[in-house]
Amino acid sequence: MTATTLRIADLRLGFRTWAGMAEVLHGISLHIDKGERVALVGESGSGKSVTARIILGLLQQLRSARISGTLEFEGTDLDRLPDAERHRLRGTKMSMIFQDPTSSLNPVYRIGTQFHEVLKRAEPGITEAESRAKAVARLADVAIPDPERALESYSFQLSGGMNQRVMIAMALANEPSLLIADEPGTALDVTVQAQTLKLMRDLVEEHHTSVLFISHNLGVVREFADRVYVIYKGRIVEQATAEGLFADPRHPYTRALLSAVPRITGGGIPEIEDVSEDYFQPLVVHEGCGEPGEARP
Ligand SMILES: Nc1ncnc2c1ncn2[C@@H]1O[C@H](COP(=O)(O)OP(=O)(O)OP(=O)(O)O)[C@@H](O)[C@H]1O
Repeated sequence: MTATTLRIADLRLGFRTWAGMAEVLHGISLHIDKGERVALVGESGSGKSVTARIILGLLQQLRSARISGTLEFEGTDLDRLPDAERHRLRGTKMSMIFQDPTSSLNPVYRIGTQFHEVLKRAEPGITEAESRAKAVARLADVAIPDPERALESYSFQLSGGMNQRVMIAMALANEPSLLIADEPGTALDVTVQAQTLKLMRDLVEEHHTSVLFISHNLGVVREFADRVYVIYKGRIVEQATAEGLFADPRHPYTRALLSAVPRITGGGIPEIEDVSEDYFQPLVVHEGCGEPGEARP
């Protein structure tokens, strides 16, 4: 039997607003097996980032958010974990990479200091010398040419591509079981983004890290993911292997999303102007891609 790293069942989210409840997620179910790279793909505002933030336990703190559903991480119901343990998971067994490294690297601390903080989360007693040695090895893994020098640098002294690699190195430093990658590299130019993604793929493959890959770029998803969930306005509309989805997109929304991919770059932000009633058609599950425990179609 395959081990499941993450299982989400019937996740619902609403925000209390001055105008009443704004429902954002309408019962999302998904799972990621160990070592699997799963993409959640959909246009802007469809609910990808909020899903990631709920997995990390970040949205639960927001008083205006009303969340229900089940979240299981390596067989443990996350809602039953005491806050301190849930907090400990972040940056150790679960970590996240953001699209723009400048939003997560702190400009006022040297990279070495930030690395030390990351490593301390998993190993509170780690000395500066030990963490330095580890950080050098991790930076070498992501092909940073002079790791010692990078550790002495501030993020604004490094290029965008270097910062992205530093962020990948930090996110993987504690060997998490789950990596959430939110549009990694979108802030970079296309070639650097492709290199960064390849590097990330090689590393997660090597360590059997499970990945939730969030993107609106279908070209990138095709390169990176084993399996794909297509999300539209807070609902999963199609789930398939990456190969199956591109060979045989079945849901009207997926088809619209695919045809909106700019032809030249094979990526970019699709914009689907017309909201069609067809996009609200029921979920399409490709053969063998259902949720564990649910009846297969
Ligand atoms: N704190 C909040 N309060 C109210 N509404 C919110 C809040 N955070 C997100 N939303 C709403 O939830 C919906 C989903 O947002 P989310 O950021 O998950 O979209 P996304 O699919 O990640 O889009 P993008 O690709 O642009 O990042 C949006 O309509 C957004 O306006």
